[in-house]
Amino acid sequence: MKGKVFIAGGGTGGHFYPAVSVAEKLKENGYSVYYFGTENGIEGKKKFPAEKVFLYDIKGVRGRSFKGKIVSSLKLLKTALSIRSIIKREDPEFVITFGGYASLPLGLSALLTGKDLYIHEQNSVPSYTNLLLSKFAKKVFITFDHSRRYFPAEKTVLTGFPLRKDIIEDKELGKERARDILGVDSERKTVLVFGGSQGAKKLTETALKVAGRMKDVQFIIIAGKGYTDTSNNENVKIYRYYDRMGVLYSAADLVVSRAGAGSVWEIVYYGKPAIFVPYPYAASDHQFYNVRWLEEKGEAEIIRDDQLDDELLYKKIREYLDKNSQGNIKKYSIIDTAEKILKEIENDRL
Ligand SMILES: CC(=O)N[C@H]1[C@@H](OP(=O)(O)OP(=O)(O)OC[C@H]2O[C@@H](n3ccc(=O)[nH]c3=O)[C@H](O)[C@@H]2O)O[C@H](CO)[C@@H](O)[C@@H]1O
Repeated sequence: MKGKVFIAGGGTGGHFYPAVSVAEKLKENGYSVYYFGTENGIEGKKKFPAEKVFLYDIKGVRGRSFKGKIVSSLKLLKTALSIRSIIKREDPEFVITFGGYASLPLGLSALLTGKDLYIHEQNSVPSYTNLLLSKFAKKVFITFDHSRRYFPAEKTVLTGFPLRKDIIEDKELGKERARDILGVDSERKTVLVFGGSQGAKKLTETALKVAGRMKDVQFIIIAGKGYTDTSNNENVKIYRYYDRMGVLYSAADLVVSRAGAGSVWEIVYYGKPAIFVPYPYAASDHQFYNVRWLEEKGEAEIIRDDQLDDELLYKKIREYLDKNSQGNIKKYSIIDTAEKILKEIENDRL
C-alpha cells in the first residue's frame, strides 16, 4: 500500500470531475485518497471516490461586496489552518489541487507545512488560485498549450484534461444503444443542449423556442436545478442533471453547449460537431478562449451570449444538421491524462 494523497477541487463540476478522475487513478495504483471540498458545491451532493471527505463552509471571494470579500477571505484562511493540522496528523505523501477557491485552503496548507504540491489548470486562462499556487507548486499540469505562458516554464507540463471513467467507458455505447437507453427515437436527428454543470437558463429557453419550430429534430436539454419545463414539446427530453453524460453525447448528432473546459474536452473526446455559447461572465472570458482555437481551425462554431437568440440558433442548427457533419475534432483529444499526471508526479518524486 502506498501512502496518502490529499486532493481538492470542487465548487462546480468543472473542478470536481477532473479531481474525481485523478483520484480514481491514484486508488487504482494503491494510494489512499483524502478529499477536501465545500459544503455548498457539487461535492455536497455527489460522492467523491475517497477514503475520507472533508467539506467546509467556504465561498469564493470574486464578485462579492467589500464586506463579503473580507468574510470569505477569513473563512478560507481559517479552513487552511484547520487543514494544516490534518496534514500534520495524517502526513500525506503529496497534495494535488484543481483550481478555484475550493482548492485554495488545501493549497495554502500544503505551503504552510512544506508538503509537495501539484496543481492542475483546466482552463485556457488560469484562475487566481492557480496563479498564486503555481509559484509554490512543484509541477503545474495544463490542459491547453496556450495557457503555458501564465506559468513558470520549467515546471509546466501539458497533460490535457482528465476525463472521468464513465465518460471514457460510455463512448463504446454508440448512437443506437444510447438512444435506446434514453427512450428517444433512433432515427431522428438529435441535438444535445446543456450549460455545463449548473445549467444555463438563457440557453435552455432559446433551445426550447427552437425545438418548438423544428419538429423533425429531437432535443435533449439539461436545464439545471430548479427548472420546470412547461413547454410540452413532444420532441424535447429535458433533465435537470444527468449523471451519465456519455450516454447523452453518444446519442447526439450535434451539441450546443457552454464552453467550460470539461464540456469542451468531453465533446472533443466524443468527436461531436459543436456550437459553443461561452458563459460571458467567466473570469477573463476564459470560456471564449477555451474554444476560440477550435473556431479558428474551422472545427466548431461560437455564438457570443449577447448574440444568442432563437433565430440565429435555429439557422446554425439547421446548417449543421443539413451538412450532416460528422465532426472532425476527435483528433485533438488528449487521452490518458490521469495516468500522465500520476507518472509525472511519481517521476518527480524519485
Ligand atoms: C460558470 C463557470 O464559471 N463555469 C466554469 C466551470 O464550469 P462547469 O462546472 O460547468 O464545468 P465544465 O463545463 O468544465 O464541466 C461540466 C461537467 O459537468 C458534467 N455534467 C454536466 C451536466 C450534467 O447534467 N451532468 C454532468 O455530468 C459534465 O460531464 C462535465 O464533466 O468550471 C470549468 C472548469 O474549470 C470552467 O471552464 C467554467 O468556466
